Amino acid sequence: MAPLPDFEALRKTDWTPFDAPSLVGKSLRFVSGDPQGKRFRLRYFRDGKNDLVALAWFGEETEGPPGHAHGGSMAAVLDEVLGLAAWAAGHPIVVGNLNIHFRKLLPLESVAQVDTEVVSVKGRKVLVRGRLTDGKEGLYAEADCLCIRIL
Ligand SMILES: CCCCCCCCCCCC(=O)SCCNC(=O)CCNC(=O)[C@H](O)C(C)(C)COP(=O)(O)OP(=O)(O)OC[C@H]1O[C@@H](n2cnc3c(N)ncnc32)[C@H](O)[C@@H]1OP(=O)(O)O
Repeated sequence: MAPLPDFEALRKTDWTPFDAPSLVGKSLRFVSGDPQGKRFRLRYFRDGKNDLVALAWFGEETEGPPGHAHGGSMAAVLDEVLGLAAWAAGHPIVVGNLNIHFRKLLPLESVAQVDTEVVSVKGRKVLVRGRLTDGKEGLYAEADCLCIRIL
């Protein structure tokens, strides 16, 4: 088995830890619920602009194409992180539409970074944009997430 992710080494100096369960409860079990999971391991932060950012480790059980993450696993991560970004910005929502462009194969057992930005709020509709990268120039996927306020 490959080395486990060293999230602290990847964390940028201006990021502060973000406690998702304290905001939305403990229901987010599918993606981020198991810190020692064999599929996903996630850590949430706020970046220097106060936007939500996540470090997401894709374990070997997320495999789709040989040696690489299944598109559905990337979609699951983007669904949770971008939805949570809306909550973190003060909008209680569920995701209505998630549109993803897969740009590059994501190697298993690696940690990817998800950057988020709330780009518009129109009535109940909150549009969140996200990028799943290697933390540098490598872009694995980018997504627009239309969130709908439920409260
Ligand atoms: C709870 C704790 C969580 C705590 C967890 C928090 C972390 C979140 C992370 C997890 C994210 C998820 O996976 S959430 C789970 C996946 N999502 C779901 O299962 C959602 C299922 N869908 C629904 O429940 C519903 O369709 C809603 C709530 C999205 C919308 O229904 P509604 O409330 O009746 O609202 P409705 O009148 O239809 O729409 C309101 C406005 O939004 C637009 N709109 C609605 N849906 C869409 C759509 N898919 N695509 C485009 N536009 C849409 C409409 O055109 C309208 O625009 P206008 O006419 O006003 O212009």
